[in-house]
Amino acid sequence: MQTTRLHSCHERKSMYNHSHLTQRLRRISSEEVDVSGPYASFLSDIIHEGCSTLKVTRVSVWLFDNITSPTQLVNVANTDWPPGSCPGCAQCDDIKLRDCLHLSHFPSLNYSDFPKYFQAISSGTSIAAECAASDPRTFEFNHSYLQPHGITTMLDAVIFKNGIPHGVVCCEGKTGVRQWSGAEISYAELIADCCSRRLLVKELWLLQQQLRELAFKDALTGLRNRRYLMDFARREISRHLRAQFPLCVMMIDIDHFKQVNDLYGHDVGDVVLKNFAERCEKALRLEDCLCRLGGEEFIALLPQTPLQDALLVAERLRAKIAESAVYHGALKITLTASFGVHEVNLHAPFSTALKLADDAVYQAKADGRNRVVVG
Ligand SMILES: Nc1nc2c(ncn2[C@@H]2O[C@H](COP(=O)(O)OP(=O)(O)OP(=O)(O)O)[C@@H](O)[C@H]2O)c(=O)[nH]1
Repeated sequence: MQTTRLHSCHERKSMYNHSHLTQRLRRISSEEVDVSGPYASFLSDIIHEGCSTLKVTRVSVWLFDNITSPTQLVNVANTDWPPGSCPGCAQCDDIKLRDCLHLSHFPSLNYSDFPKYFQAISSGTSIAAECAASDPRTFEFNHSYLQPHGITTMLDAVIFKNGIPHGVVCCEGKTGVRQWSGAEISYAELIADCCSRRLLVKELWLLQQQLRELAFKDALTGLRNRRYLMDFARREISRHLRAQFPLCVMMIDIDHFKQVNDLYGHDVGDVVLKNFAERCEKALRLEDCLCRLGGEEFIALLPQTPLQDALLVAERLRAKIAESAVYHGALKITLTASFGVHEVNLHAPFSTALKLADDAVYQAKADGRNRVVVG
C-alpha cells in the first residue's frame, strides 16, 4: 500500500522558499570561474547574499588558525567591510588581499576567551542559537559583544575541510529571539559548504602555482632553470622580432670548478655555486634572465642588448668575479670564469644560439680561461 504524506501549508511554503534560495546560491557559487582571483571577493558575494536572504544584520566568515589544534578563529570576511577591503589594510589591492589572508591583519577570537564556542564549532554541528545571550554555546559573547552591539540571535554553520571543522559562517540578528527554521539552517550550511569548496579550490590553485614555480627553478641557487630559459627565450625572440631589437646570450662557465669540490668538498662547492649565482644576478639588470643550466654552467639572456653592450657586460662581470673572493668560514676561495657571448639570430632556432655560445665558452677555455669570447 502506498502512503502519501500531506505537507502542511507552512511546510510547503518553507520547502518552496528553501529550493528557491538554494537555486540562487548555487548560481552564485557557480560563478567562481577565475580561481586565481582572490577568494575574499567570492566570500564577500556569498555572505552578502546570505545576509539579505536570511534577513540578518551581519554575516561573517571565520577560519581556525590551525585546523588540528585551533587557538584562534580569524575573521576573513564580513558583510560590514566595504567590498575589496580588509580591516588591517584598507588600501590593499586584490593581490595583497589574497596574500594577507594568513596575516595578523584580521580580527580574531582566542580559544581561551571563548572555549564553549570553539568546542561547539569543533563538534561540527550548526549552532542555531535562538537567544544568543542564554544559549550555552554563545553566551560567552554576551558582555563583550552581544549586548554592546544589540545582537540577540545567532545562526552559525560549520565550514569543513576534508571532513574536519575548519571555521564557521556566522549569521547575527538583532530582531529579538528568533526561531531558526530547518530551511534557514540548511541555507546557512549551504553557504558554509560553498565557502569550504572555494577554500579548497584556492589551496589547489596555490599548490599548482608552487609546483609550477618548482618546475622552473634550480633548487640549489634559486635561479631559473633550463626549462624556464627555453620558454622565456621563445617569448623574447617573438617580441624582439616584432620590435626589431637585438637579443644576446651570455654563457658563463666557472673555471676549474672541479678543484673547488676536490679541495674543499662538495658542500663548500655548493656554497660557492650559490654565491657565484648571487654575484652574477646582482651584476645584471632585473630584466636580464639568468639561469643555471646545470653543474657550474650558467646562462643569461640579455634583452634589447646589442653584441657590443653584451660584451661590455660580460667583461665587467668576468673582472668582478676574478677580483673578488668567496669567503666561507676561514676559507678564501678565488674563482675565474669563461664567457661565450653571442647575438641571437632571431630567425634561427634558439638551440643554434645556445650551441654557438657554448662553442665560444669552449674556445675561451682553450685560449687559457678567464676570458670573454664572441660566438
Ligand atoms: N658542489 C657542486 N658541484 C657540482 C654541482 N654540479 C656539478 N658539479 C661539479 O662541477 C665540476 C665540473 O667539472 P668540469 O666539468 O671538469 O669543469 P671544471 O673543473 O670547471 O673545468 P673547466 O670547465 O674545464 O674549467 C664537477 O666536479 C662536478 O661534480 C653541484 O650542484 N654542486
